[in-house]
Amino acid sequence: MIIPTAKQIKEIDAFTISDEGISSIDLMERAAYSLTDAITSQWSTSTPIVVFAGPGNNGGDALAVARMLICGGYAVKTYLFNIASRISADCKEEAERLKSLGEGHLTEITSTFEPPELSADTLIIDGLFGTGLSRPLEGGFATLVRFINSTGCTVVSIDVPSGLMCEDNSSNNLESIVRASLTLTFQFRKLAFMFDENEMYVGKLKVLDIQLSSSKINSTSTPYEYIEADYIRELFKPRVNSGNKGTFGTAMIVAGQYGMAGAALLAGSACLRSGCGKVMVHTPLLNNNIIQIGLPEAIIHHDYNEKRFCNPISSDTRFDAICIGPGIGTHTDTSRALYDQIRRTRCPLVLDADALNIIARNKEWLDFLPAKTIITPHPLEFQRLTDCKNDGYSRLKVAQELSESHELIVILKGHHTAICLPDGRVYFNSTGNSGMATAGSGDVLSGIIVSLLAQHYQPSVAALIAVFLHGKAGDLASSTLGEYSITASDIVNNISNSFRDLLNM
Ligand SMILES: NC(=O)C1=CN([C@@H]2O[C@H](COP(=O)(O)OP(=O)(O)OC[C@H]3O[C@@H](n4cnc5c(N)ncnc54)[C@H](OP(=O)(O)O)[C@@H]3O)[C@@H](O)[C@H]2O)[C@@H](O)CC1
Ligand SMILES: [K+]
Repeated sequence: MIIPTAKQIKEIDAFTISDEGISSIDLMERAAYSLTDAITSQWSTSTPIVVFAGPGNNGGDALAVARMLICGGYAVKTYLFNIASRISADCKEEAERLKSLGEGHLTEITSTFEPPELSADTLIIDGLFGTGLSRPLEGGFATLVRFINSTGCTVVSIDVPSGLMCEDNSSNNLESIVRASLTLTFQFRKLAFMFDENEMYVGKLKVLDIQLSSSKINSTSTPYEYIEADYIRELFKPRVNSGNKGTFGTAMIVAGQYGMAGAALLAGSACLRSGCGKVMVHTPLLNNNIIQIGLPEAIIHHDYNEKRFCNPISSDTRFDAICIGPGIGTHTDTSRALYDQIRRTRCPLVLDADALNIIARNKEWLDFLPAKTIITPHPLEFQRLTDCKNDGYSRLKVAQELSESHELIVILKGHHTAICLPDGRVYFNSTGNSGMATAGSGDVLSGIIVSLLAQHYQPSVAALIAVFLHGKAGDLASSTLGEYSITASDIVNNISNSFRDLLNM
């Protein structure tokens, strides 16, 4: 599903209204029904409800929900904030409809607001601002948001937590954003929901299908897409029954300085579990026994240095894709070897972990990375690499620029990992959980990617499939072990289930 901008959502909204020949208030009522449905399925009529409605259509939604809840037997107190005496036409109409239920349901605030005493079990419905927020909240609205956040009550935000911009929050006033327990958003995830730091505002997320025009959605052009199983499934090539191990390719993994052999084992075993024909692990001599024992299917390609990657692999060695980085350290000898290895690499390349830390110290190397190289930084590695600002939106913009200017595939790791492609498109992943933020998890991802590259998947496709499968394997691991207890090995152990789940095998 696409992730449109707030402006595009408005256009889709307007098109739906004219295409269906309905009025905007009818669409608002449709949206309010689905909100009410979601609320009543979770909270009973014994829950006291307080609704805060703003001056725009987000407020209109809130007023319609208040009316529907009252009609459903809930005790609801509603406050409409009409400070500038300028409320939208549909918000005004919804206020009239609510008032028509009788006295006392609606309090209109036109100047100062004395916050009510709220019991701990009150459910707050936040309909102050949605996609029409045009600047950070300040003054009375900022105070109101701080009040809402201080109550300790459960908060359901309509469409967007009030105060959160749909895209760029790099200059927002972060103290003036509602911290929702649940956000009920219409039709699309918003770009801001993809950034880890905004999880504390969004809370749990539920997307409500309000049947906006699918033809308009399909013709809306946006670089941002949220990818789910159906999309990924289409990217797979059938596996030929007559294939031999040569057909499925050889992956080379340069990993594990002495003391970090586990990184090589994890990347190597993930690679083996992901379909390539043969896995070679280039690793220092002292890792020999542990890797031979831990990964008997792999072929060891020795580095003649005992402890670290110092000798680039000769161009006579045959392999179809190479991954460099897990646990290799950042020693100057390794740095030199990495330089030579990148310079002589002619096959698809993945750079991860310490390879990225070395490049961060030699940023000019970015200019000679082969086209379509995949890099897999976590936020800190990306910051070291680019000196970008520390918020999700700024980071994404820099990643998109880097991807386009250097023809790289940038996998920005996070809860919703972003895969930035050189043509400007960005895909956000839908799988994964907090348990995967564990040592070695990234090595597993690199192993899956290089395995798919060795099978001759296009780098962009390999990146998309690998990120999805990796997250799914983590989700399957968590379904039996729980998020607290997952290790990277558990992710490897669930790669096969992840394939089977995705491909209905
Ligand atoms: N998408 C869909 O299909 C559907 C969308 N629907 C709903 O519509 C919502 C969008 O409605 P919307 O466009 O009226 O915007 P909304 O968020 O209510 O705010 C606008 C008001 O806020 C004001 N304002 C802005 N910033 C401010 C600030 N910092 N401080 C103070 N004021 C500020 C602004 O005034 P102004 O900027 O002119 O000063 C204006 O008065 C959307 O989120 C969803 O809930 C559904 O009803 C049906 C289907
Ligand atoms: K809201």
